[in-house]
Amino acid sequence: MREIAVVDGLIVDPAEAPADAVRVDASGCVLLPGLVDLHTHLREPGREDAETIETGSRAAARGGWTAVHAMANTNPVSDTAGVVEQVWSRGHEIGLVDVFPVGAVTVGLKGEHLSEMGAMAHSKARVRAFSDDGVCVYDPVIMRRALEYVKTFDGVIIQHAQDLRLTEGSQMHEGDVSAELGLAGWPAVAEESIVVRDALLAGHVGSRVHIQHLSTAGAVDIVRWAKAKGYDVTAEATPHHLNLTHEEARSYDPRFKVNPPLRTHEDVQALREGLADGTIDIIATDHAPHASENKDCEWAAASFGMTGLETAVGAVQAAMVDTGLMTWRDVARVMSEVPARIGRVDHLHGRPIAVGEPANLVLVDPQAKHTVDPATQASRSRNTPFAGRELPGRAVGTFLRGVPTYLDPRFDQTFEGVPA
Ligand SMILES: NC(=O)N[C@@H](CC(=O)O)C(=O)O
Ligand SMILES: [Zn+2]
Ligand SMILES: [Zn+2]
Repeated sequence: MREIAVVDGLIVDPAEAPADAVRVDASGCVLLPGLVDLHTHLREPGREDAETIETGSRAAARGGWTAVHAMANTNPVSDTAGVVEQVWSRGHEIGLVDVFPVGAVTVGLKGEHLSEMGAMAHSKARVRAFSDDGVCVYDPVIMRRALEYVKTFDGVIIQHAQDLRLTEGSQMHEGDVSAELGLAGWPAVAEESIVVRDALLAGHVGSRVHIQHLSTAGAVDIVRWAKAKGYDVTAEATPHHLNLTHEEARSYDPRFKVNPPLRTHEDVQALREGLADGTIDIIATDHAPHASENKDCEWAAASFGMTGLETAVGAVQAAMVDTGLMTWRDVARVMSEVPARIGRVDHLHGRPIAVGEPANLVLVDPQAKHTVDPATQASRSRNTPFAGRELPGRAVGTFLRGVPTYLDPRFDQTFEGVPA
């Protein structure tokens, strides 16, 4: 039981709270620093039918996030200062979550020419994280040059590790289930070979690389080895890869089609262990909304990707907290503090809950067991893999610089008449 007070967006000593302060009784809840997603797809500009910066911001606030890094695979691609500034400004205008645009590594995500990373870094969007996510930066010379370039302004290259040749036409994890279902396989080695190459390149250049959506036991081993070597490699796991396996593909339901694919039970175990022992640094959602026309179709024709912002807390609780592998304190580290540090937004987010710090906070109710219903979500897309499943808890109140951006109806009385 603990009390904190917030005045003008900052955490203050409760003794200094004004007498008429709004009081929130959050008994039974856990207070965490506002969550920071290093991997979100907001789809604006270009696919506003799937998500917009506004609907994605609302989904983020509902999920407990106060900051998201918006991936560059939009149309136009976020590969210039102009586009990243537009995304940043729109996020700021909506004001529900801080939107930090990720810049593309290569022009148009084509993998051929480096984008103007310096111009994006020095724009008002202050970009530090660069990724061609959706596709792998495949050419090792381009990757090397990108690592050298971002070093000059303390940036990070975020890699979608997928060997393009080994995964041509791939539909799901290559294993016994793909063989049975007759779907083309995406082998673990296609991920692992790129992870090891980029760890070596980061070590060689002395720069930072971050590996997205780690999905195989072998990739966890490689990251563990790279860290022991002293290479500046960080990695993320998604809530879906921590909970689901390739067995889901038996339903032929495209909601389970994702890149990289859901893998085996052993891989899920290795990801959980890797996260618990610090090999995997953070959890990132890879929230990938898709319009129904791209998901309500046969498996082979469907797009890769699943939504995640609104289910992350419950899914992480199920995989990591309720299993005894992590405490809520650890969750604050992997979902807020470290992602903020990797994205170099740790002067604003992922701060300690202490006097003088910005009040970016989330209340989590670990007893708020609920069945996931996509129809009640804020995201414009419905492609959650957890639909119809029970999750043990969720975010019930999110505060961005002291302002509530999402509040569970249980707090309606509390905040009555208070402008949000
Ligand atoms: N994860 C996915 O399956 N899809 C992502 C791209 C990506 O993260 O690689 C998307 O943009 O839809
Ligand atoms: Zn990706
Ligand atoms: Zn992604």
